[in-house]
Amino acid sequence: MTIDQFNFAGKKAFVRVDFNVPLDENFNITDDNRMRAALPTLKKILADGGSIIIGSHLGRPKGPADKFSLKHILKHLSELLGVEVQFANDCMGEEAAVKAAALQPGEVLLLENLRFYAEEEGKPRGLAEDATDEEKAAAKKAVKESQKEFTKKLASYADCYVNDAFGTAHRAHASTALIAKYFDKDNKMFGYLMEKEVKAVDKVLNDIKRPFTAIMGGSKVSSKIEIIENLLSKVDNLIIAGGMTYTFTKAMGGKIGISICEDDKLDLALDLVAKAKEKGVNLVLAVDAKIADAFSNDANTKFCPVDQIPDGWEGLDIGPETEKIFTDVIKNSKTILWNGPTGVFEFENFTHGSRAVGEAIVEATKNGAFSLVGGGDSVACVNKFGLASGVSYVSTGGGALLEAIEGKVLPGIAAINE
Ligand SMILES: Nc1ncnc2c1ncn2[C@@H]1O[C@H](COP(=O)(O)OP(=O)(O)OP(=O)(O)O)[C@@H](O)[C@H]1O
Ligand SMILES: O=C(O)[C@H](O)COP(=O)(O)O
Repeated sequence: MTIDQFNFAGKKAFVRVDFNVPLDENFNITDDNRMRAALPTLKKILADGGSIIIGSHLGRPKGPADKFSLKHILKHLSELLGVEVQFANDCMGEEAAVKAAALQPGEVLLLENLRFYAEEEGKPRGLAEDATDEEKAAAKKAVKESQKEFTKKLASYADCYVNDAFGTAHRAHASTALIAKYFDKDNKMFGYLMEKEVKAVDKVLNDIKRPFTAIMGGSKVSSKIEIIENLLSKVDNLIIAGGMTYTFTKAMGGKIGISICEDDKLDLALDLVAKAKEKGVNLVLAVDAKIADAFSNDANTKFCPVDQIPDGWEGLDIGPETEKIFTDVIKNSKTILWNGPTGVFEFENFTHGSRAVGEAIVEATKNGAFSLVGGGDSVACVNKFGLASGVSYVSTGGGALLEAIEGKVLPGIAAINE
């Protein structure tokens, strides 16, 4: 069933979206891309004469917490949709059920953060640090049991289920995967965003024009090891940027001062260098860095070779030589995947590298390359630099996009297809 074939007139749809958007300290949304991206699906349902129960998570709460409340996005959602969206303070309980049951065609109900319940993720919470293996197993069993009730309850609010949460499709959670089995095959479907994202990934995986270059940046090697390893069998060039750089530099014997580094991943970094060589992949590493004497926008700065960073200094962006090397590779590519900034782009004085990478991607795209940008911070970069329209596809997925590119079957997608 595709969303275009379905007529929502008189139906209540449970729509799982990924409204896990960044908020500032005053709870203002700093990037509403994920909300805008879900609008076509929500508007189609309303235009058909259906009503909507929206489910989402926000952040990684370990229980109810004001900081993670979806009430912070309610006003903006109403503005975007042009409809006064109702809110249920608890995604379970009487209020949610009553409000869902009373929904009239054209009305929308936003449920409170699904992750306020451990059942959404299906992982036990609040276990004592010294819990025994038996206690852990019992807690896991208990949450899996109550997860069934939780999922059934969510499903009971609606006649049909629409999954438009591509950003969360790599999580096998109650509302992203398990819930699908409570709807028959004619009443569950992907939303427009999900369809678009899957097409973009397919284009990269099945229609690779070469050279294929991936730019992997961000802060930690540990969060991207698997994808880096898997990408080695797909790409021609793999650019390592951002904070990850220094784990590689240190592993190869360089001096990195106080730059961010994962000391327990040094062997792994060397292993990746060897694997790239074995597979004939051009692993492109930084040669110089913009260094600072403090983790601050106002720190003193200078450029230096990436392996000769003085004590007390840290690399917060790539240097000009590296920028030239990276952008030359990018401009000569025909398929480009960008995940993770080249530096601490949140500080104005360290945005240069990320901007240059973004601009090179736009130039390559103008010359016929297919470019895909994903990951919260890389998307924030292209938006910040006004480059989004020059990129072939800007994904709402971070981890989900990477797992899809790795060729993994995402639980949120499998659940509908099964
Ligand atoms: N040299 C550096 N030192 C410290 N932090 C860095 C450095 N370079 C980049 N970063 C930080 O890395 C963070 C981005 O990393 P991250 O891996 O989260 O990227 P992403 O694009 O959001 O991808 P994803 O959403 O998949 O995690 C930014 O907050 C940035 O400041
Ligand atoms: O931001 C994301 O990548 C998604 O919303 C998933 O969030 P999670 O990594 O906390 O599951």
